[in-house]
Amino acid sequence: MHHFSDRLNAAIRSKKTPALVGLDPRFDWLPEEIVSAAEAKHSSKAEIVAAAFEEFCFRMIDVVAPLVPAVKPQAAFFEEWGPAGCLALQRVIKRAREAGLVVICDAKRGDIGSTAEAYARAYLAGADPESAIWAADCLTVNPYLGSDTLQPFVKVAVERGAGIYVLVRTSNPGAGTFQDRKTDGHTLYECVAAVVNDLALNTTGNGHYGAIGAVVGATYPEELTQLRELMPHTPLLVPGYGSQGAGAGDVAGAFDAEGLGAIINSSRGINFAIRKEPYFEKFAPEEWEQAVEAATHDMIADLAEHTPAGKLQ
Ligand SMILES: O=c1ccn([C@@H]2O[C@H](COP(=O)(O)O)[C@@H](O)[C@H]2O)c(=O)[nH]1
Repeated sequence: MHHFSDRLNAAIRSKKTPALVGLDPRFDWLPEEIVSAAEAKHSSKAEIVAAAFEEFCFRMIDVVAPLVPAVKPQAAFFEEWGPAGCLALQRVIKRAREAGLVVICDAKRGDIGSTAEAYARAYLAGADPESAIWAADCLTVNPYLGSDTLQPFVKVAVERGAGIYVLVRTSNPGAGTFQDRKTDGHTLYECVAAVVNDLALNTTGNGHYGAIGAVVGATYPEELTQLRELMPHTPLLVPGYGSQGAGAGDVAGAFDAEGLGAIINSSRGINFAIRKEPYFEKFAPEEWEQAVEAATHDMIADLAEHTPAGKLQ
């Protein structure tokens, strides 16, 4: 099974949840034992941070791999630390795939067509992990340069059994600044959604969903429900649950009647569960992995109880 959405949906069905764990390591919040071990082995700050990120993400992967279908490493946190960080990102992606997880690299790439193809070849490995340096199953893509610049990503994704998620309606407070601008009665995000759904329709595999997906924020539940209807063949990646304030009720409209069609991301809320209640009270700092496990179970249960994803259980 090489098609991206077919693989993702098989993973969602097998884990019985659309919960997606973001891997967003932040040095100041890492467990003390991981930081000291990295400091004992390396001398430069970049190497210390990269080693600590790698260890932290490996251990996150060990905890969440039996529970969720996919992880989403955030490239920015790794890139900040230069070559050492980029190497750590590569190793984290590899480790997650080896653990059987679908890996979505959140790097929000986009450029003129010929350059976009280089980005696509760098990140999209899809079914063959040897075919790209950062060998992810899927990449987030910025459509601002126009629909022609999505084509190289689509081409490489289809060739390699990979996928992309195009930014359509983002979760940040200022998302509407450009995305809500209207031309001929349609908002910019609706125009992008129409292009993305055409691409999805043209790249369906054995199932209903295409290899081309959309990022739609949980923090705008009305738009999320609207976009599920406007983009029936488009798998959705939904950030904003947890730390950005959205709850399960806000993402209920992202799903189809079978409980498929969307994956719901939480990054800080899972990675650093130990820093907040109720996990801070329940677990000692060194039991951070137990806090991660408990927070992941709680998210899965919350989505099962309050959204159509409960049908997967
Ligand atoms: O619209 C968007 C697009 C991407 N993101 C990314 O998702 C995670 C969210 O992290 P939390 O800690 O769960 O808030 C992060 O990597 C963002 O860059 C998004 O939030 N919104």
